[in-house]
Amino acid sequence: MSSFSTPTVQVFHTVAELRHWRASQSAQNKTIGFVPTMGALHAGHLTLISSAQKATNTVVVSIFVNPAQFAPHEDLDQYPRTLAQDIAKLPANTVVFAPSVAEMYPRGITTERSKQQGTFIEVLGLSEMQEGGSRPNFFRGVATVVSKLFHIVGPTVAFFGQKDVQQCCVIRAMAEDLHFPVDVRVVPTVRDSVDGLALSSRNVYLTEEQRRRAPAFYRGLCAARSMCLDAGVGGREELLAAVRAEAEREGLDVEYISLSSPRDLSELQEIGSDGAILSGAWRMGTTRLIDNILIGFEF
Ligand SMILES: Nc1ncnc2c1ncn2[C@@H]1O[C@H](COP(=O)(O)OP(=O)(O)OP(=O)(O)O)[C@@H](O)[C@H]1O
Ligand SMILES: CC(C)(CO)[C@@H](O)C(=O)[O-]
Ligand code: BAL
Repeated sequence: MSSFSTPTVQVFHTVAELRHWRASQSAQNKTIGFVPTMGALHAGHLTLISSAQKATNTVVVSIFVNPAQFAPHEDLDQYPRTLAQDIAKLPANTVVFAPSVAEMYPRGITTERSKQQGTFIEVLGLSEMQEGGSRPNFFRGVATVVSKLFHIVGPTVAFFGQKDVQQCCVIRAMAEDLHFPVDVRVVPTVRDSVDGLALSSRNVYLTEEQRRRAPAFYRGLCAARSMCLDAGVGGREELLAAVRAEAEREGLDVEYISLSSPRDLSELQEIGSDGAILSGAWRMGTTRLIDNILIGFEF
C-alpha cells in the first residue's frame, strides 16, 4: 500500500497487491465498480464514481496516464499528474489503483509506434474513425490499457463518460470481442453549470480568454440538435454547418465535426432510426478539446 493511502482510501501500486485485495472481495461475493481515469480528477470523474457507488459494493478507481494512447507530438509529458490531490477528493472506502508505467508495460512503452514491442489490442473498423484519424495511437492505446485494467481489476461493472463517446464505443466492442464478463456503462457528460463547457482535465491548459470562447462548440452542438428536434432537419451538411458556424464565430480552430452511427461510428449522410452521435474536436492554441451530443438515442 502507498504512503498516499488515507484511513478510508486504500491505494495500491502493483498488480500483485491489487489482485490480492480483489481475491478477498471475491471471497465475500462483493461486486466491483470500476472507474478508469488518467487522474487530475474533477466533478465529471466524481459523477462516474458516484454512479459506481450506487450500482456496486466497492469502487476501484485507476489513475494512470497511459503513454500508449499518446502520439509523439501530443501532450503526454505535460498531462497533469496530481495523485495526492486526487486521492484527497475521493469518497471514503474507494480503492485506488495507481500503477507505474513499468508495472503496466513490463516490456516498456514508447509513443513511437514503429518501436513498440509486446501485446496490443486494436478494434479494427473502429480504431481509425474520427478521434482515431486525428490521434493515430489513441484507440489502440485505450483498448490495450483498458483490457489490461479489466484483466487486473476484474470489475463487475465499468463506468465511462459520454464526453469520450467514441472511446465508449471502442471499449464496448473490445469487451464484447474479448468476452470480458463486465457490464460497460456510459454516464452523461458533466458540464460547467453556467456556460455548458464539458469538464475535462485539459481545460486547465486554457488561458482565461480561451476558456471564455471554448463553450462555442457546445452551443453549436445544441443549435444543431434544436434544428433536428424542433425543425426536423436530419441532413449531415446542415447539421455540421450549424456547429461550424457557432464555433467559427468565436474563432475556434475546428479539427473535425462528425455525424456518425452509434453502432459502428461510420459517417452518416442522414440521421436514421438508430440515431446519431454529433461530435468533434477543436484547437485553442496548443490545447485540443472534444465534445459531443447524442441525437435520437441514449446509451
Ligand atoms: N465532463 C465529464 N463528464 C463525464 N465523464 C467524464 C467527463 N470528463 C471525463 N470523463 C470521463 O472520465 C473518465 C476518465 O477520463 P480522463 O481521466 O481522461 O479525464 P478527462 O477530463 O476526459 O481528461 P482529458 O482532458 O484527458 O480528456 C473517462 O471515462 C471520461 O470519459
Ligand atoms: C479510459 C482511459 C482511462 C484509458 O487510459 C482514458 O482514455 C480516459 O481517461 O478516458
Ligand atoms: N479522456 C481521454 C483520454 C485522452 O484524451 O487521452
